[in-house]
Amino acid sequence: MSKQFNDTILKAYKGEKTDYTPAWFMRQAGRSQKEYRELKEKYSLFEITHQPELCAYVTRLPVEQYGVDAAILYKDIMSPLPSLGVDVEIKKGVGPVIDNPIRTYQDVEKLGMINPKADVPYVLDTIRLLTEEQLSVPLIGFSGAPFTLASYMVEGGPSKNYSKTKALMYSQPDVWFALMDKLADMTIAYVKAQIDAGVSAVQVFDSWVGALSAEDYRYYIKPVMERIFSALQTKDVPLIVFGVGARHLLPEWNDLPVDVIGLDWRTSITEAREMGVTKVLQGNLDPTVLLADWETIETKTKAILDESKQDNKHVFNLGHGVTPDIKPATLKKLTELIQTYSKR
Ligand SMILES: Cc1c2[nH]c(c1CCC(=O)O)Cc1[nH]c(c(CCC(=O)O)c1C)Cc1[nH]c(c(CCC(=O)O)c1C)Cc1[nH]c(c(C)c1CCC(=O)O)C2
Repeated sequence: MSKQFNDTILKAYKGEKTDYTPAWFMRQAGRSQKEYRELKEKYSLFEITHQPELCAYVTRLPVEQYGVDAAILYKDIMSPLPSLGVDVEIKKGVGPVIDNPIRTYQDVEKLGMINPKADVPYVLDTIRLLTEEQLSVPLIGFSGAPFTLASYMVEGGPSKNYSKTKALMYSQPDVWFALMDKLADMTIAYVKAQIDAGVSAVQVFDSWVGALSAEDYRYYIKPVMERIFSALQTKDVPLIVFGVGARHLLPEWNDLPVDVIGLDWRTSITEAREMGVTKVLQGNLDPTVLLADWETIETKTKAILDESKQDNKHVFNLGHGVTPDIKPATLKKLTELIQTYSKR
């Protein structure tokens, strides 16, 4: 490792004092970067992730360009699904598309299980390459959560209101719980392998679970999330849960055995604290703000950092992912602003 290892973000995730508020950005590796777009002319997302050297390069790009405090492994939440026998393709301009959607008990029974060493050795090789040789900041591993993965598996692709998914959940609870259990087993095995290979923190993306009411979350989802996070407890790998439009679920997430809760931009840090959320918070600048003039970006960023000063239990991020129209220069300037303005 060339530079001294910077573990500020891990301290912040554990609620310890840090010299400044660390930052990284969801979807920091991707289409906003020229180098990435050039690579994508030759390779698909899955082709990149199957080549550890190339995948490590894409993962490192935003760290080198923006100076963020963590890398997030380049792959997709759909990446482990082929190991279960699900044909998934990431279609340009659409998102993940699945030709054999899950609709019956037999469909769930047919799903295989992941054996990370045999099925995704390239993911583990990329992690080792990055953490043993290339990175001077922590690497964040991740998985999709059962509801969010199921939303693609049942709908067959992206969806606005998840009606097929929720209809399955309400009308065939035995099929639903069997599917949740399979996806939980997959998540546990897959994340454990990422931890063994060297990731320092893990984010579980439950991006679309805000579509459920708190009552339904408690019945259909919370037990499986409790099982996942309990199984992933280790002494020193912080666990993060994140979802969009999930303010009504914050009290439920606060009960889970996680270290960190990711906030989208709809709920401020102060509001989350007023709701009784005690975990470390991650977030929550609206990514769209990054399309505005610098003065607006600066004002909004400082306002978030001022709010988090009440307890300093905060890691800066966006409220959702970087979109392709956000300029790399803006992300670099934003990172510098966060790190200097929050200096203590
Ligand atoms: C729901 C979800 C997906 N993927 C992911 C989520 C959860 C986070 C969120 O809520 O956004 C997570 C994800 N996807 C990708 C990463 C890489 C790491 C990073 O954050 O930099 C991560 C963490 C790469 C990707 N995954 C995808 C791309 C863009 C397409 C490409 O470059 O081929 C990237 C860089 C494709 C993808 N994958 C997914 C969608 C909806 C899309 C299409 C939408 C889009 O185009 O942005 C599913």
